[in-house]
Amino acid sequence: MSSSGDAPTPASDTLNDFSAEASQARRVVVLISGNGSNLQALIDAQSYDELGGEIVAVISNQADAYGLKRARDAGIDAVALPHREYDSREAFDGALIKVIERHEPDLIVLAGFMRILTPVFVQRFYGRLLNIHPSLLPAYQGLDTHARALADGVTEHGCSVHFVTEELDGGPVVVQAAVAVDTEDDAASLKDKVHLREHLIYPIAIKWFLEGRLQLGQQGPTLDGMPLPPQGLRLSHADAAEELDEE
Ligand SMILES: Nc1nc2c(c(=O)[nH]1)N[C@@H](CN(C=O)c1ccc(C(=O)N[C@@H](CCC(=O)O)C(=O)O)cc1)CN2
Ligand SMILES: NCC(=O)N[C@@H]1O[C@H](COP(=O)([O-])[O-])[C@@H](O)[C@H]1O
Repeated sequence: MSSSGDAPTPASDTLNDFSAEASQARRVVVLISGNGSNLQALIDAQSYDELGGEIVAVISNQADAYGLKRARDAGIDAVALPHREYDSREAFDGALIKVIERHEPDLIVLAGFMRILTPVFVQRFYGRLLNIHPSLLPAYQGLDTHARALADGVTEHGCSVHFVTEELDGGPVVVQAAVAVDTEDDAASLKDKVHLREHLIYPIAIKWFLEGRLQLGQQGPTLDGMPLPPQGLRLSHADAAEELDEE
């Protein structure tokens, strides 16, 4: 009953509460180490309402990472947490967990984050940790993927979005994009080709997660309830463009 003794509080208050909750943006924390071109792609996707949530903080283990400027320029909380200031990987990860938790994220996104995360960290955020890796996993886990692929003479290379697990670059793959390797390609040109595809597929995978369509269950990742194939979905340029148009 309202305070004046008139009719009960209108249902609209309940409706407003519901709509307010529903419209509360999903919160994303992004971890970087360098340039942040993938971060910029996520910031741009958010500005076009194509990310499915809000980047609430960017954290870098390198204080001079240009990606921190990108975050500040976008009005996003930019935090430098230099790993060299910690005595151990475990101590750094412990500090990183505290900074992340202060922002109460629904999803933590690695975007060129160049530190191997400890089991404690991975378990703390298991199932809501995504990474983008510059190869067609399981090929070329680790570093220097473009040079290694060229040295092997591969004709196809690419990038993979995967859930992060304790196994370095071994987590379940969500989506991949491939590029053709031409005879005149060098590591720089191949890196540029792969970057363009990374900037397209990462926002799509993140939006799938934030909308609740992508989940990591006991049996592996599912999209819209359907199990994903071992190397995730292969998204062509056309597929990715269609996915974005549908939104
Ligand atoms: N536990 C996990 N940690 C991380 C994963 C993962 O899948 N599981 N993905 C990586 C991202 N990554 C490639 O995509 C990657 C990053 C860093 C390294 C690495 O060897 N780092 C060295 C330092 C290298 C440097 O500073 O240049 C290190 O941490 O000692 C390999 C792969 C993120 N973490
Ligand atoms: N193993 C991790 C790794 O190599 N990640 C790669 O670092 C680059 C970061 O670029 P960015 O800082 O411009 O986004 C990206 O190509 C990403 O795939």
